[in-house]
Amino acid sequence: MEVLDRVSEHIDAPSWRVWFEGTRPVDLREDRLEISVPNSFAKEYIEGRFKGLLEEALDSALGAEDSSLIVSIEGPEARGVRRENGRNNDGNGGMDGAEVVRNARTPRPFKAKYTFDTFVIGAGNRFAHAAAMAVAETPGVVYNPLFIYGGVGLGKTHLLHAVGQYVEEQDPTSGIRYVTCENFTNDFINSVRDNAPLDFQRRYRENDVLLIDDIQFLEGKIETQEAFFHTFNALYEENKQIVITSDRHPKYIPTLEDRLVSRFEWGLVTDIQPPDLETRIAILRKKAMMDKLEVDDEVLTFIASKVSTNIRELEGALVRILAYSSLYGRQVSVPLAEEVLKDILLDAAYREIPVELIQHEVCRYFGVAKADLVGQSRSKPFAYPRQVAMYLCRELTDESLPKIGRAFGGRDHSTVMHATSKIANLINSDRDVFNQIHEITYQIKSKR
Ligand SMILES: Nc1ncnc2c1ncn2[C@@H]1O[C@H](COP(=O)(O)OP(=O)(O)OP(=O)(O)O)[C@@H](O)[C@H]1O
Repeated sequence: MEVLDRVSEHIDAPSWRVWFEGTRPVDLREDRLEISVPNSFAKEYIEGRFKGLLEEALDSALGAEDSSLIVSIEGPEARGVRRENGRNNDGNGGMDGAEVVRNARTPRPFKAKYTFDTFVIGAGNRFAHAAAMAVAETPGVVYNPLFIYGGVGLGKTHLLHAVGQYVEEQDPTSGIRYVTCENFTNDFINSVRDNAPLDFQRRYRENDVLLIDDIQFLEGKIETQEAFFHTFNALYEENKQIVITSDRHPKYIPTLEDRLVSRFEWGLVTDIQPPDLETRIAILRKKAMMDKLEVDDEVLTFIASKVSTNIRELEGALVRILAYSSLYGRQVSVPLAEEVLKDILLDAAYREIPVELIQHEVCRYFGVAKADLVGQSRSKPFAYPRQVAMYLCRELTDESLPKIGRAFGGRDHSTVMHATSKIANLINSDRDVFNQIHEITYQIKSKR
């Protein structure tokens, strides 16, 4: 048992469960250990993959140099019950042996650290997290498909991997396929090139859970969209879970066919918003803890206050500071962090967008005078552009609500809040508004 315990430290939990759970020591004589496994698949697999590891562990447990391991079969198969049509009657839950091999051998592309446990929940991602957790617990039952969208580096891939790893933990035999949209496209193109449509279909349709990352790259790929449409239908009809991520709402992926957009909306479409300061600090704390690093809260707060829109950059900033501190043998502190992040901070200052520029571009776009934009008239031709401008000030600058209010003729902060939420809602429901905002933002950014 000690040998098995030692070996378990080197094997990931799901593989361990599949291959070793039914294993037990039978006999130990001199330097020779016999273990029994429930069927021939397990025997072949353990002998092929883990024998060296087991013998090493045995050497060290026995203080021997050349111990040997014998794997025998115990159970119905050993008593002569044959496998019929590939089914094995080994008491292994009726599981198809080939299926076990297929699932356990498929290399999992999941990042071990992208789990639900390491995902920090905040206001911006609470709903997406809860939905992802719900589908992971009962795939194909609650939200199907689950469509998660949001900006760069906000944790979409993390959640997708977390779903995959959770399902796998619960049921290692479950057929889970994770692909990026790019891989899906390449697979499809290769299947056409190799004239092997059935292989492609099998690969994607014989899954219990299909996780597909960055679906926005289907944009403009008519044939791949067609292939995806059929894959989707086949899985959906079988109640297989589909989880999709994208950098934007399906409605705003140009050239995505309407029938796909509407299918995505059959399930749950939910977004991830950039994390607030508290969440950013919590993410840094968690990262420091996971990497067993001690960093003052003051430093974490400093980093979190400077890097706000992308969690990948947030983590990158911490890593950079720590690397610098260890390379130069200097204590991690706020001044050191300032020094290391100088270029990021400069870049941010450079990119800072003044309120006046936003006002100017909004006026130009809607053909209204600045005096009317910041004036008191509440008539629609002025009120709507004003609300758009306020929304953009919230989105593109770090200015506070009262400060934005003041820049718009001394309005109250609650007026700015109302304008911001109204436009944010419209963006999600009205394609014209979305396009307008997109266009104006582009104009503003191109002036920087
Ligand atoms: N809520 C969170 N808690 C902890 N870590 C997070 C969280 N959100 C994101 N991260 C981390 O931030 C990094 C970027 O996340 P991820 O790659 O999932 O983003 P993404 O939204 O898929 O980005 P992209 O649009 O570039 O594909 C990862 O290291 C991830 O673990």
